[in-house]
Amino acid sequence: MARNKIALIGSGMIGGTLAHLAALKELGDVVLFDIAEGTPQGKALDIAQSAPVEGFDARMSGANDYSAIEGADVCIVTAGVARKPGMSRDDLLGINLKVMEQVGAGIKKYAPNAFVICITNPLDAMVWALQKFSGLPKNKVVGMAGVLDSSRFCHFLSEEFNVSIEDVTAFVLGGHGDTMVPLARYSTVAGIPLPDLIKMGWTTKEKLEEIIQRTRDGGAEIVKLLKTGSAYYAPASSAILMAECYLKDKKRVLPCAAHLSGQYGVKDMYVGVPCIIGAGGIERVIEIELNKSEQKAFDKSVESVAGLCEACIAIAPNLK
Ligand SMILES: NC(=O)c1ccc[n+]([C@@H]2O[C@H](COP(=O)([O-])OP(=O)(O)OC[C@H]3O[C@@H](n4cnc5c(N)ncnc54)[C@H](O)[C@@H]3O)[C@@H](O)[C@H]2O)c1
Ligand SMILES: O=C(O)C[C@H](O)C(=O)O
Repeated sequence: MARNKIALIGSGMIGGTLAHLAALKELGDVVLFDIAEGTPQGKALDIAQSAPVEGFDARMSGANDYSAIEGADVCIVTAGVARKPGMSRDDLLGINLKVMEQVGAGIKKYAPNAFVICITNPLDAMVWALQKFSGLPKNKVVGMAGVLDSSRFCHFLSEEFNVSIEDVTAFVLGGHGDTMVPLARYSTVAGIPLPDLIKMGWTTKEKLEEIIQRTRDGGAEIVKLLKTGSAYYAPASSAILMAECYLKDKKRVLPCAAHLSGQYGVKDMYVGVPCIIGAGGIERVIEIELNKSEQKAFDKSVESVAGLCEACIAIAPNLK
């Protein structure tokens, strides 16, 4: 059987990390694409030269022409700009929307059968626009954010409880912004929901609130430390997990920005919800029960994503 083909649209900090991870995991042959001449070619060559040491079989190549992504099974999109300290993700909307238009056209022409994972910010609006610009089926275009936000929540929880990361599960839903919704009731240590752990005296309500806020601010905390850009190791790991679930038909349940057509009362928008990812792409959106305060927080988050989609339409009326 021929190897899968993975196209990485954008070869910056996340793009390079994605390429390395995809190669190490032998997910397939990798094509790095970017408008910056030399960057995708240089990263491809560098990673290829690690193959003899790491022992992976994957062809690595770099390109500045969309024809190189022809027939890709998976496209992961990081093209665009990242924020710097003092900026919000939403400040990137105007510039990255134009990038999504170009990327959408490239994917439509050369990789119409691919599973497309968008990472570019502001995530929920960009994946929504990318699906419309590309015209690909809605179940084959998805946004990565929930896996990352949930992973950050898990990390902070494992530190608080001093337990293995393997015993922590967490779910963060909603838009990938300040209004994201970390769900304490659906997050657990060894299957024990967080509210029960408070009752058991393992932590306090106040400490848990602090962790939830740190999760919401997780991206900004790293931007402030790095000063020149945003997080890339954990975002790349998160998107590779999603690609792997598709390519290996794993049917894992992951929080992803998925197209909603009535689920959770939301129509024609992408918002973070639990999904099953398998060979069919987004095979199912899982509608979990939300209590009053969770629903209120989710609705607020959806409202903020809706505002960003409106801002996209104001720039590109053809998105309507
Ligand atoms: N969804 C998430 O959870 C999440 C997490 C981290 C970062 N991000 C976002 O991902 C994006 C990429 O982050 P990064 O750290 O890799 O940034 P980066 O600046 O290192 O890389 C972006 C790359 O895109 C390329 N590019 C710009 N315009 C392009 C175009 N029209 N066509 C093709 N390539 C183009 C640039 O040349 C650059 O190499 C940013 O928008 C960032 O905010 C999202
Ligand atoms: O915070 C950012 O700008 C990047 C990304 O969305 C993140 O959460 O790390």
